Parts: sequence; C-alpha cells; structure tokens
Amino acid sequence: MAPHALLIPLPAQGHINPMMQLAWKLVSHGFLITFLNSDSTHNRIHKANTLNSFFDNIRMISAPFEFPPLDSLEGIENRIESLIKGMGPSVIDKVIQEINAREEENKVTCIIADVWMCFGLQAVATLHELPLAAFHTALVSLFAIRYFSAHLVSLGILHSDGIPKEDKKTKYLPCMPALHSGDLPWLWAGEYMFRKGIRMGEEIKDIKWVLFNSFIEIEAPVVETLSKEVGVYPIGPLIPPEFLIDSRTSTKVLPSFRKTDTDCLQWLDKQCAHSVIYISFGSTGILSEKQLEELALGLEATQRPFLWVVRSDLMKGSEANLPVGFLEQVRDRGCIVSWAPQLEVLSHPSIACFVTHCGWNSVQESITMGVPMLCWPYFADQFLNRAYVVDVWKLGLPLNANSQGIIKQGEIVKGVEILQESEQGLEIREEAKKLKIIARDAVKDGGSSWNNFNLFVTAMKRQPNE
Ligand SMILES: O=c1ccn([C@@H]2O[C@H](COP(=O)(O)OP(=O)(O)O[C@H]3O[C@H](CO)[C@@H](O)[C@H](O)[C@H]3O)[C@@H](O)[C@H]2O)c(=O)[nH]1
Repeated sequence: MAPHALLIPLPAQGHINPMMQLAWKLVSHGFLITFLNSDSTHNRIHKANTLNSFFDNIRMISAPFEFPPLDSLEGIENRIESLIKGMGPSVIDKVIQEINAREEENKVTCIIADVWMCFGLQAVATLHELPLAAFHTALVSLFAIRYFSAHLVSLGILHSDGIPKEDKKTKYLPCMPALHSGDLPWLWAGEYMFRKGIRMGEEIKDIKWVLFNSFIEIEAPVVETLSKEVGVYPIGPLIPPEFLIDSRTSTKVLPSFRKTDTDCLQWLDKQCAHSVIYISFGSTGILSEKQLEELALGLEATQRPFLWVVRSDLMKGSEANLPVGFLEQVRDRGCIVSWAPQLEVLSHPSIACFVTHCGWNSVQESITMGVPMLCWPYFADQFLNRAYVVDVWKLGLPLNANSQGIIKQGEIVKGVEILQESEQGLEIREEAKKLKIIARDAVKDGGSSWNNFNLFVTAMKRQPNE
C-alpha cells in the first residue's frame, strides 16, 4: 500500500506554494497526496489554472467551508479564528472518514498540516492512529521567537501584551541577530498575534515532526537551540529540483491564485545579463498612492530595465494607478505584469536584483537563485527576514523610509546603484553566489535538508505495527 498523506495548508499564497512544493516532492517519493482546501480557495485555484500538470498527480479536494484566500489583511484576526473553527478538528475527522470509506486500498496514512491549521489536530490524528507533522512555511527563527516569547515576558524584556519594554535594537534571543523593537513578528497585529504565537508553540511542542521550509546552514544557532525543545526538521528550500539546474528546460509552473503572465519571460530573454531589476510585493503587500508613485519614479530614474509585478490590488483602496506619462517615458525598458512566474524570473540570467517585501518564499527563492535583494518589508515576519538578509547573510540592502514613512525615489536609485556598481555591491553579489551553492547543496544527496526529508519519509512509510 502506498503511503497517503493528507495535506492541509493555510489558504494564503505564501503558505499554499511551499505546501504544493512539498506535495510534489512527496509524490516523487511514492506518496499519494490529497490536498485539502476550503471550497472558495479550491475553486479559485482551479479557475486561475485550467491546465496544470500539478493536478495530474495530486488530488485536490475541498471542505464545505466558504473561506476566501487570505490575500488581504483586513479583519485578519476574525478571519483566522473563523478558519481555525471552520476547518477545525471535527471537519478534518470527517474528511479522513470519507476518504477511508471511499478508498479501502488507499487509506490516509499521515497528516501534514500548516502550523496555523494544527490547533486541536493531534486529537484527530490519535483517534485515527495517524502520525501528524506540522509544516512551518518560514524561518525556524520565526517559530523560535514566538516559542520563547512567553519566556521573554517572564524575563521582563516584553510587556505581557508582547510590546518590548525598551524601544532599542535588542538581541532578544542569544541565538538570533539583534532586532529593532518594530521587527518583532507579532507587533503588526498586536496582542492577538502575540497570544496566538504562544498558543501555537504550546500546540506544536507535542508534535513529533515539525518540518520547516528553511535549511540549517542559514540559521544553525537557532535550530540548535530550538531542537532542545521541539522536533525541528528543516527540509528546504522546497523549490522543485528542475529550477535548481542552471540550463533548465522545464516549464513546470506552480498553480497559484492568479493567472500567471508568462510573456515576461520572452521580454527577459531580450535583456542583457544581470541588468534587470525585478520588483514584487508577494501576494499581500500593498502601497499607498504616494508610495507607488515614488517607486515608479525611482524605477524611471534608474535608467535600467525592470520587471514589475503590479497586482490589481497592489494599491491601497483602489486599482493601482501609475503616474501619468510613466509608461510612455519608460517604454520597452519596463515590463509590467499582474502576476509573474517568479521562480522562472529569478532564475533568469538577465535578473540583476530583487526589490522584495521579504516574504519568506521570495527571500528563499532569491537566495537559491543567487539574486541580491533590496528589502522593503511590510508586515509579519518580513522585518525579521530583512534582518537576516541584511545583517547576517549580507545578501542585500535595506530601503529606508523617510520621516513620513515613504521610501523616496532617490533611495531606490541609490540602492540599485550600490548593488550594481560599488565595492559593497560586489561583496553582496559574491555572498549571494556562495549562499546559492549552500542552499542547493542542502537538498542534494547527503545534504542537511535531504537527510531530514529522508528521515521523515522513511518514518511515514513505516506501517504502524512495524
Ligand atoms: O508575481 C508573483 C509574485 C509572487 N509569486 C510567488 O508567490 C509566493 C509569495 O510568497 P512570499 O514571498 O512568502 O510572500 P507572501 O505571499 O506575502 O507570503 C506570506 O507567507 C510567507 C510564508 O509564511 C510569509 O513569510 C509572508 O510574510 C506572508 O506575507 C512566492 O512563492 C512567489 O514565488 C509568484 O509566483 N508571482
């Protein structure tokens, strides 16, 4: 009997993508996969991706629960709570019963759930005598700072609502870089996120396998510290192996929530090597009208080619408006798309640098493709990721806002020029080349993530009575 994993993602692009990559990897190791979404998320993915080879190998199912994908932060607390209830333990129990009743020969043999979907799930796994693994889509450091945050309260470093007592750059954990107080990943959503993070740590502590889409080499001290408390298994980067070969011919594109515009790849083919600035704010980052204008004018002023993902909801409150005359001014030097095949873009030889909101997938994809970054974080873990990119790995530069919170056009021009033309930029590009190799080695035979993944797969393939 083939092992059969039930995968339960959080319905947000940045969480579904790595879960799909994990699904793909498990299929290549002989697993059957059932991929569970809420009804609305399931329908949206199918609508945006009519023909995609992903669906040939992975069974996509949905739970009867209307939950639109999390691609805006509006009312986030209530939406997360409603998701945790609507797709909670009793629903998962029913889904497993239905699959097992239908498929005598292919019963579910393990559950892998996003850490946000694990609340109360251990009881269901125990009831069905199934192993449960939690999947964390970002840095181990993000989980660690949440996990140890109650301890930081007891030490008097944080107030009981998660706000730091002192507003200065602090080494909150000895194993992590110093962070500005505003970099703490719960502050954007206040006490709710802080408490939820602590609850998550308590819930996950008893789960034997916690898989991380990261790799040990980039945050070894944190992995070592957290492993004393939790079963930490970094298995990333989960980027499909086809993308890790420089002379790749694969056209595999992950299904996403939005229609992918692949024409930009032909535009990239026409550009010189290492010349193009790629700009994307992931699935949720938004800009004010003024901020969008400054970015556009900054790109114009660089006089360099650029590929910019302008999602229809990139601008706060209305359809994104580019400054009057901007398109006429930049002409063929700029390519604007509403959703890019990002992995293919980042692995294209014409890309010089990535202006990124520092969502973890974007950062890890950039590392794995050896592309230096200009960091423009927006919320959640993105400030923590920036601290690693800039201060620890030295793979990029921060884009600094002025006193009104605006990143001005000159800052963008300066960032690109430093990366492309200065001694400091050369050092950053050298670091990017080194870390690209380390990232790829982690998933090669015998690499750290390869070892963890194989340990996990072997354990999941073992029959319960073995
Ligand atoms: O035009 C685009 C833009 C993005 N992507 C992909 O979409 C994903 C976006 O993920 P990420 O870069 O992590 O950004 P978010 O969508 O913002 O991700 C959420 O989830 C991440 C993982 O938990 C967190 O680190 C982020 O802070 C959170 O916002 C990546 O795989 C990109 O390759 C595309 O394919 N095309």
